[in-house]
Amino acid sequence: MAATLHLCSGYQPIELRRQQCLHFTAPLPPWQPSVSSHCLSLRLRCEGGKVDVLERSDAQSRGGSDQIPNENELTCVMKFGGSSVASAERMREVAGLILSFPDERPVVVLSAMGKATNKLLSAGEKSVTCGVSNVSDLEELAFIKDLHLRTADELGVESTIISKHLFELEQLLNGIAMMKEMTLRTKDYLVSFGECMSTRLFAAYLNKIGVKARQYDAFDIGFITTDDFTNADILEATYPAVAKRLHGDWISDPAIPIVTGFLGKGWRSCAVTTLGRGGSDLTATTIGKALGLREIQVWKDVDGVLTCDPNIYSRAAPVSYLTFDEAAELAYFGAQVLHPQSMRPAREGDIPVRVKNSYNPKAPGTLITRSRDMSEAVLTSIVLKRNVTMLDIVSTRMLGQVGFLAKVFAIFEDLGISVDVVATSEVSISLTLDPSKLWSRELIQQELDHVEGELKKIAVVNLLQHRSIISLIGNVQRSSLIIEKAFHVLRCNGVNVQMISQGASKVNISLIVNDGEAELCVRSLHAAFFESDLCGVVFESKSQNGSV
Ligand SMILES: Nc1ncnc2c1ncn2[C@@H]1O[C@H](COP(=O)(O)OP(=O)(O)O)[C@@H](O)[C@H]1O
Ligand SMILES: N[C@@H](CC(=O)OP(=O)(O)O)C(=O)O
Repeated sequence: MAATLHLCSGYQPIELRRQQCLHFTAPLPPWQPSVSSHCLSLRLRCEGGKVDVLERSDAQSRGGSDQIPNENELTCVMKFGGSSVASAERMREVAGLILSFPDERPVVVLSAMGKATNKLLSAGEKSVTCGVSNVSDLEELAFIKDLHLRTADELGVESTIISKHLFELEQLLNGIAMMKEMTLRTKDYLVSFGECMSTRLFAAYLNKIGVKARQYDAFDIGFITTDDFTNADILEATYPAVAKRLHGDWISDPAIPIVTGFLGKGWRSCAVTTLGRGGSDLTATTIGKALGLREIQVWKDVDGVLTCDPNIYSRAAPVSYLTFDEAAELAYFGAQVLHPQSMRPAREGDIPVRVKNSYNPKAPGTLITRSRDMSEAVLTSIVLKRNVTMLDIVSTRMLGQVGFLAKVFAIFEDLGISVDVVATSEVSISLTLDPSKLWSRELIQQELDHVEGELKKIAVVNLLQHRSIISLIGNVQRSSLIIEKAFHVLRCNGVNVQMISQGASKVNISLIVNDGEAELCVRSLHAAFFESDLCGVVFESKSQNGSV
């Protein structure tokens, strides 16, 4: 009697006959995350509709004594951000860097060159109003053309590999000018030209220097997403599809895969989507999990994740180790260095992420893993999220009102607005709204008025704009010490904290302050926690920031 094996989404059910030997060449991680095998052989006996495993062998498993190294497998992901591939010279250096790891067989993920994404967006915005006849004169279009054609020339590769894209880009801008509008869907298609061209140039260059490489557009190899243009989520079906394609091609004809970061394909619309700004990090971790690779490397222009944003405070220093939870919290609360969702696939696949500096490869960088030694850890990093809206909501019915919190959150759910930080008492709630979710929806003021209107039906509402969240990422087992020190520093600087939340997170304490005093707070906190004695630096706040 035969039996049917149902695996997971992405795999066809398998009909089993008696004593059949099964040989999977598809990767396992999506449905067996603890094993990074690429190839599993099972000898199964099928009797009376019941299936027994007689024999099992893994071609490659991660860690432990059962490891059977496979010389031919892909080993890691190497993702290079826009700053790492900003010019022909940088691309040459990145190629050299990849080749300096002869034991690695990487999947390479690239972002658009330098500031190409910003230029494309700006070209689109100008096209809405400039009129069709002026599109070809747009300075941003000239910049994009010049950057990519010059790079092709300097790398010594045929410019014909990108000429179709440059032609289509101009056509698209003409279309936007004609329609006098740019939808979110159009925006995603527009920015996709950046990654499509950088990867083509880089793959061509590797091939030119005798390193076999193959270019892939993520939307063609199984990156299936929601249809939330400009901020799409990756769907589960992506993992088996991407693994099948990359692994299959690698086995049949090995060539370094060069994949576009940031891009996907909407599952309903079949149109190009993007994963939110900085989304190439997420592309990298998704590939890492899909293929069950040994490591995911994200190469940036800083020596790893730093103790705070170096643009706010130049004495920021690299953090050697982080857990996935710390890194996720850090990214979610605004550290530009990592995409907010990028830790999820790495954590699910338990694949270490290394943040490295492509301008300074010798620097050790930051290693992000499931756990780390926290015995000495107090504060790890300080993160700032600006321009946050805060709401104070007080129940009109006062004490003992059953279901007040539920009603408040139902309003946010109905309006599709996500909440960041929350502090509650029985009759009141203070919360902050995620600015990125609001910004991407453009109707910001009308939406806020609507939220206020709905909440006023059940509560007294005070809407406070221009606030910042300062997140103290660290060992919350030492929360008393962190809070004591932080409040001492802030009091020394005359800053009044408007809300504090330790929340369910075990790694983050959030403080809400005015936007105008936030940078001062970060610098003072950094000085106190990472540099000198308590309150060692009290910045001259009052004269510089009228808000204090
Ligand atoms: N805590 C932080 N650690 C490191 N970099 C940070 C941090 N906060 C902000 N940054 C900024 O993030 C930048 C790196 O992120 P990003 O520009 O997205 O890199 P890439 O484009 O190379 O992927 C750094 O140049 C730095 O200015
Ligand atoms: N090019 C996209 C995607 C990306 O991830 O870029 P970067 O790796 O340079 O942050 C952006 O600018 O958002």
